[in-house]
Amino acid sequence: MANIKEQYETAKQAYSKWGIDVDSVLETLKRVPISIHCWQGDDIGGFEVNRGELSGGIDVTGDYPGKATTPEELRMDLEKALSLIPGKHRVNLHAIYAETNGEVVERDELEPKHFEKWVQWAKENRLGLDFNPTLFSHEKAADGLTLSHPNPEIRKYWINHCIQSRKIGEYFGSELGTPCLTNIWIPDGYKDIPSDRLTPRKRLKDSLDKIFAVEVNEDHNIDAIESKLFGIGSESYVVGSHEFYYGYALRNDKLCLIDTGHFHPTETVSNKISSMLLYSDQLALHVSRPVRWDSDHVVTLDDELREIALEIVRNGALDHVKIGLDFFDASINRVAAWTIGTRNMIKALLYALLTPNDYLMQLQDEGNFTDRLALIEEFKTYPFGAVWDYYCEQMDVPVKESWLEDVKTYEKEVLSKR
Ligand SMILES: C[C@H](O)[C@H](O)[C@@H](O)C(=O)CO
Ligand SMILES: [Mn+2]
Repeated sequence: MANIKEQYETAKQAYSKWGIDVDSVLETLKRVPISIHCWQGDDIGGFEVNRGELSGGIDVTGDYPGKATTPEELRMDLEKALSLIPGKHRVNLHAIYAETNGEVVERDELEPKHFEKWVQWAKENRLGLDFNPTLFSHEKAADGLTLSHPNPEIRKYWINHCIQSRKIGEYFGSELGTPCLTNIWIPDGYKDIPSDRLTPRKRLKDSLDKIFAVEVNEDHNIDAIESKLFGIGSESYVVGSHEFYYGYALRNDKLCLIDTGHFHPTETVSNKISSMLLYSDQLALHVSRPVRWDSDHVVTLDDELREIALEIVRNGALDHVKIGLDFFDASINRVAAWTIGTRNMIKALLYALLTPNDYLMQLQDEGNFTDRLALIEEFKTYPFGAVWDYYCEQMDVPVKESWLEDVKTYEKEVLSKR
């Protein structure tokens, strides 16, 4: 489309006045993988033979028709979404997405072979895979406690599940030639005021020590731990708090995974990235959109998303922050949800790359806060959209909202027939 190219050329000139080389910005953007969570496609159901109800203090609301009910459907839906998203990305799996040929396989007995089809599919689609043990939606997590459980047998079960998960991560990494991020999130906590905060944390620390004592090849598997402030049913106390995991990660050389929905409503993750990167070389994100609580709404291009992207870009941290997504909305078309949220994450990174960050930093050091504010605001209406459209065209994905037609056709021809 000539128009898109013309508008791109005009935009390039506007940005080049500020020393921004838009062509090289797009080269940089192409190389940033986003880890797309598979669980948006089936409302975190998974494919276990003895599937449990969703638990762990998280909730998916809505009953939009057409959710994936088999691994084949989920992969097909992911392929559709990926065809609408510019760039080469990763897919993030949970243990409940194992394929066990109709057999009940306990989570502590899961093995790489149960994920062979996912690996085959990832190879065919040139995707990296990330992984998560699933410590919820299970009878052994029915009271909301897992790795910090007072019962050593229950702790042992979940410890073994996490060890097996790291081996599955190692398998993903070695097969696909790109390390797998294996992230542990547990729901453990209490609804009401605890009478002892320390003992469950001691038990969690001990469980993590046992999990990480088993060696896996770090070239293939990278361990992360995800904190949380509260969940449904754990409003008063969560064992794996931010302080707990931050301390553990620093001392044990693990990655902290920061979920944007896991903090107080006015507490921003964008303000944590620079501090955390002073002390760790790498950190990981679950980008989500909390609306009043950890509601996991689809990510929009809001101020906080742009600020997160700015923090990553202006601090030269694109290779230090592993960007993953974590939202689940069952009230809209699920393929559209993936597409909207992932395109927004990429748009935010593009926006940040098209910002004269060095100059704005210089203005701050000079105490020139007038120019700083004026330029930050003016750049919001620079022709960023023209660059985005050109990028989509170059990457062979639909430009502007035209992807919505693809999703509607897919809904009519595929999803509505489920
Ligand atoms: C399904 C995910 O693992 C889960 O959402 C977790 O990452 C989380 O954020 C829990 O609130
Ligand atoms: Mn998360």
